[in-house]
Amino acid sequence: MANPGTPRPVPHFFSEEGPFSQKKYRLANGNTPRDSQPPRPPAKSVPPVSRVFINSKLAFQRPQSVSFRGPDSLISSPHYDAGSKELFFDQCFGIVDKLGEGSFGEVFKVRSKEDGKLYAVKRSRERFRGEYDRKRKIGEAYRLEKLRRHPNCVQFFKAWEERQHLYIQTELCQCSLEQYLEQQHDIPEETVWNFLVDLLSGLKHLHDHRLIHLDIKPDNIFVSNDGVCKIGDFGLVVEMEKEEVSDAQEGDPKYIAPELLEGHFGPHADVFSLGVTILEAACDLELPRNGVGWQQLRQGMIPAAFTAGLSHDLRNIIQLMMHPDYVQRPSVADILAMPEVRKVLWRRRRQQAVRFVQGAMLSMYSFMTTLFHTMYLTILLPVKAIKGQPEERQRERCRHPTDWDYSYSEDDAFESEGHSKDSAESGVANLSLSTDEELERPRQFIICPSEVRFTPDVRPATPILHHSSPMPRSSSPLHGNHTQAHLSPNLSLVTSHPYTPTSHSDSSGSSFLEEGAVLIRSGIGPKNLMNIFDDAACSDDDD
Ligand SMILES: Nc1ncnc2c1ncn2[C@@H]1O[C@H](COP(=O)(O)OP(=O)(O)OP(=O)(O)O)[C@@H](O)[C@H]1O
Repeated sequence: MANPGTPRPVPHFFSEEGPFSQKKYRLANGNTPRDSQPPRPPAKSVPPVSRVFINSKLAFQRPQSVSFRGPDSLISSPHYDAGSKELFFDQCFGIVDKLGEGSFGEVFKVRSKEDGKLYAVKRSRERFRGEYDRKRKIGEAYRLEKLRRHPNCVQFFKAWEERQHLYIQTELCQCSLEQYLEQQHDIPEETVWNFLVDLLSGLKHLHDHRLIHLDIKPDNIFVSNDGVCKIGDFGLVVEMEKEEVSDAQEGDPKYIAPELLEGHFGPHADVFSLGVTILEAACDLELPRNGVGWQQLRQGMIPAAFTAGLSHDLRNIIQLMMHPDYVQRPSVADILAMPEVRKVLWRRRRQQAVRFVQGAMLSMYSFMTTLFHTMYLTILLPVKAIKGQPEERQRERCRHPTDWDYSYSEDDAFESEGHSKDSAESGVANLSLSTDEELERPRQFIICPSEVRFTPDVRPATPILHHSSPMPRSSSPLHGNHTQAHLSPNLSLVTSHPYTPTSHSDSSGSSFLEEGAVLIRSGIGPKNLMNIFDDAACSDDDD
């Protein structure tokens, strides 16, 4: 009989979750968001002589483009000055931000000075450690360049080497899937399906080109601004059925396919790694780097507690992709042919087509707007300016009356038009402009009375006469003996005035103010104006 004082042993059950956990709980416990900074290359205790005494010829070589197409050639750009000591990178790009860094190097968000667009430029962290190291590094650029453009692969633009560093310019994405998954912990299943079909399409493109990625993981997948997943980082890519497969390196242990440890390299390894990536995204799973959990995942034991919330179709596909036996594992083309995947693929393509059309329309609209704006600035505006120039200039001058010369000139335009000097003497004022240009056009005169010093018997008024053609003496509104103006169509009111224009009757009693006609206030007729100048001339003489 059991001792009643001894407590009964508490039964221990194996947790259904096993050694797995979710990322959000790790974050909730205050742990760092990322535990897997890629390992740095092993440091040697003594650096080689070649790295201490850098070959000056190599260190200051001009930038060379890196391309699989042929021998490396000098890279050029309208913004590059070969005489400058500045790097090609610094001369041709403006750094906007640093996006991150990995074992290879640093990645910058940059703006190209050539086209003004944003790109990502990856710069190798360390100098080439010799020819082998250089070849290995530029291999990534070659493979990126070889790959034809695909919406689910990060687009390559160019690569170059300078002072023993490699630079790779690619399209800019919003973030890596790793960063996305660190932020989002309950991704809707629809989004997971979208990511799955995007990545299957990208992988198919790679496999169709006889390339194996070998490092599929969220860190090497990028999410574009419009939410499309793209495969990037081609550092470990190998060509199928080539000798280099034997040199292939395995990728991150968290995503590695089990057969790679036995040396079976092939496209099926990418399918496994993609299966693990989708499992992580769908269940917010903290993937084990080693140990029991790692073994279980490679034996086809996917923790049911995590996948319970997923649809049967998604669970089934993940299970198939993570099949432990690579021979039985479906290829990318097989998975894309499954009806449930095709359905999502079709929907995704339709979404992308709509986005493409919207983008094209937006580009077209902005192009047309820019075109019309440019046309307006370069053609219409100058034409308008030319047409409206005289009047505009006169208005401008009235605003700046100091530019005016109100001196009375007897050598007036009338003379040049065949009128005798005495026509001016008999009362026709020629208020000439001081600029040569205006002197060349003596038929125009404008009176800005605000600048005219009136004698006490003359009340200031602001009629402005714009006279642009010689008038016969008898009809001149400024003729001394006339208060009546026989208005020519060339006479116009060219400025506004606080006084409301009122009609003035001529001697015959008829109104002489018509629309656009000369405005003359009572008390300051042409005669008075002439008197002003006469008075002024007399007072000058007296002085
Ligand atoms: N095209 C891009 N658009 C936006 N961000 C990018 C891009 N390329 C890289 N990054 C950012 O820079 C970081 C480092 O990039 P990447 O992983 O390619 O460098 P790496 O040195 O090749 O790393 P790895 O150790 O995986 O080889 C990424 O995590 C990502 O945040």
